[in-house]
Amino acid sequence: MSIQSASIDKKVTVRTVQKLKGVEPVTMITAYDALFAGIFDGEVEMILVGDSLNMSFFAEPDTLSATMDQMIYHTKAVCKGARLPLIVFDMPFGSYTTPEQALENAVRVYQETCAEAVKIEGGREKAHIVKKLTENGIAVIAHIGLKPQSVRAEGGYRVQGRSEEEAMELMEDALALQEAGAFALLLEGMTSDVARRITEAVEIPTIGIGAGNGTDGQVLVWSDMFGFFEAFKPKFVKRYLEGAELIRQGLRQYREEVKSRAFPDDEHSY
Ligand SMILES: Nc1nc(=O)c2c([nH]1)NC[C@@H]1CN(c3ccc(C(=O)N[C@@H](CCC(=O)O)C(=O)O)cc3)CN21
Ligand SMILES: CC(C)C(=O)C(=O)O
Ligand SMILES: [Mg+2]
Repeated sequence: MSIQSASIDKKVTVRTVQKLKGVEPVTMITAYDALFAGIFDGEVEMILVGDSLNMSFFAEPDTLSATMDQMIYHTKAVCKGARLPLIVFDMPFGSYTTPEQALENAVRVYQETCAEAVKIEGGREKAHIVKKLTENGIAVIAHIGLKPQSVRAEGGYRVQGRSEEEAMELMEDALALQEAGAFALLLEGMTSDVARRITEAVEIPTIGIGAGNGTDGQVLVWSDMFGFFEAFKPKFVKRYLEGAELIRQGLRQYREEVKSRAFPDDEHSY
């Protein structure tokens, strides 16, 4: 029933991703270290070094405290682990408030890591920043809809595009960002209908999270999709594995074997 697509055996570039629009959906997953990036290598087209790092692995209530230095450190690790996927650097909160600052930080990303694109959150109001980056040879994914870096200003995480007015605003954002040079759009937390309409209206690929089945690709946070992050489970997360439960089972067996002196046995001793 399910199609087991062949592993990816060629380097994925910005162009590869753009050419997949209308051909087949693009898969993207987050990664934050070399170990997991190595496991994901060749299995997905794109890896996002997300600022979700701060929530999933540092137990912060939101992503706002992630810094450029932290994101660069983790991107370097991902670069060591993954060879084939297009690696995208999630620009942290406060790192792209002006075109000049955004360019300075994005140049740092290109000079210090192997990331091939950066992602910034924002609609039309950020189009001038996308333009500045793309004019200077930096590939940009623009992230619209539910923007986690705006959580404090918005007073929470809220699905966007439920009214026709909001839907029109999102469409205008998408078109303005495409015009500014974004090579792809990330559509987060919006109704499936709006995401589908945007996808049909733009020439660049759209990658969705909590945006339904009509986008050109999907992204999920790996610790969510494999059941390691148990603190919250939004509706859009599908668990493909019960990771935390598997780890606990292994740990319990380890503990039992240590307590009973079954481990280490001769096979694991010198
Ligand atoms: N581990 C993790 N997974 C993520 O998907 C993720 C992060 N962290 N950190 C950055 C942002 C924050 N994200 C979030 C966080 C909460 C909701 C949430 O509470 N959603 C509500 C929808 C409420 C509504 O209907 O308006 C839900 O119940 O699904 C959604 C996305 C997505 N991103
Ligand atoms: C949720 C995704 C799109 C993200 O921005 C992140 O992982 O930080
Ligand atoms: Mg993010």
